Amino acid sequence: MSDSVIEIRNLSKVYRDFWGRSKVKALNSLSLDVKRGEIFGLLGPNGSGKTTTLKLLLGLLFPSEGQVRILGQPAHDVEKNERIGYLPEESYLYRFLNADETLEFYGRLFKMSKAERRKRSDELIKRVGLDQARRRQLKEYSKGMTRRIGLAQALINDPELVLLDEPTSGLDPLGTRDMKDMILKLRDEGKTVVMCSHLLADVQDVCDRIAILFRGELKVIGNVQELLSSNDETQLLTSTLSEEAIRDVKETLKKHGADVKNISHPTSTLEDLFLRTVAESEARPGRRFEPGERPTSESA
Ligand SMILES: Nc1ncnc2c1ncn2[C@@H]1O[C@H](COP(=O)(O)OP(=O)(O)OP(=O)(O)O)[C@@H](O)[C@H]1O
Repeated sequence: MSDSVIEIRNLSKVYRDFWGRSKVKALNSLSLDVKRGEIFGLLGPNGSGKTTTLKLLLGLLFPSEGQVRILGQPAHDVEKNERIGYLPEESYLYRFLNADETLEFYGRLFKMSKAERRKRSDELIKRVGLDQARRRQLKEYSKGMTRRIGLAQALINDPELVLLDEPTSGLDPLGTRDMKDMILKLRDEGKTVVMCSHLLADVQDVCDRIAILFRGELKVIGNVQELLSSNDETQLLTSTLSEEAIRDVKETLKKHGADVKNISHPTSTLEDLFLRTVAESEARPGRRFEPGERPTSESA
């Protein structure tokens, strides 16, 4: 079995107007592979061709040039879509159905048996955290809840490959953390995930490899850690050091010819602080923090 779930070769897409005249070259000779079991991030500014790429993968658009193979089949072979899950940027869900009815509807589209539909819907509704809201119509859902039911819908057929267009857009930090955990869990289950996003911190947190597109062309591709690590610098992290210890360390480093650029306390992220504050507030409802005080990881 090939190691690549997606093989894109010299793919170009030109959108044409009503008269067949070329309007926009959305993709220009794109070549890349996505390997089985990885989380792959497709990045790029607005209009760089990310959604076009996803649509070409699903066979919803025809390429102007080039080839796409996905799960070993040509992209235009619609049968392969039974093994793919897709979360579009805007969920096209029926506003008057509730969560159970929505998944029932999509389960039927995939010709799942009644028992299978029930079991899978129940599992997915719990997994995406909508158990309490499963009987409410989707028109009453918040943005975050809509994204969650969108993900459940994308997973109804237990797909091998999951395509996610902006999975964390519109989510608050807690919802974002849950969504990222759900994406990581998909990888643990052996699924391959391709996601497009503008939220670079989210991409950095979950993706193994990324590609950056610019005006339809591939500019950068590689392993996230490798792309971000700077090999001409070394970072040491220790428990707190005394002034004297810092002086000694500096002396030692100088002896080895090192240019000490920065010695400071590491900072965490705003996401960490936000999540710890919410966890602490839930655990101890009356607790208030003084100006400048913050919840420690132990208290959260
Ligand atoms: N149906 C269409 N007809 C004509 N041009 C289109 C069509 N769909 C997309 N385009 C154009 O193709 C280019 C790539 O669009 P695409 O939606 O793939 O970009 P994107 O990277 O997903 O953007 P965003 O980040 O805004 O979602 C843009 O210039 C866009 O205007």
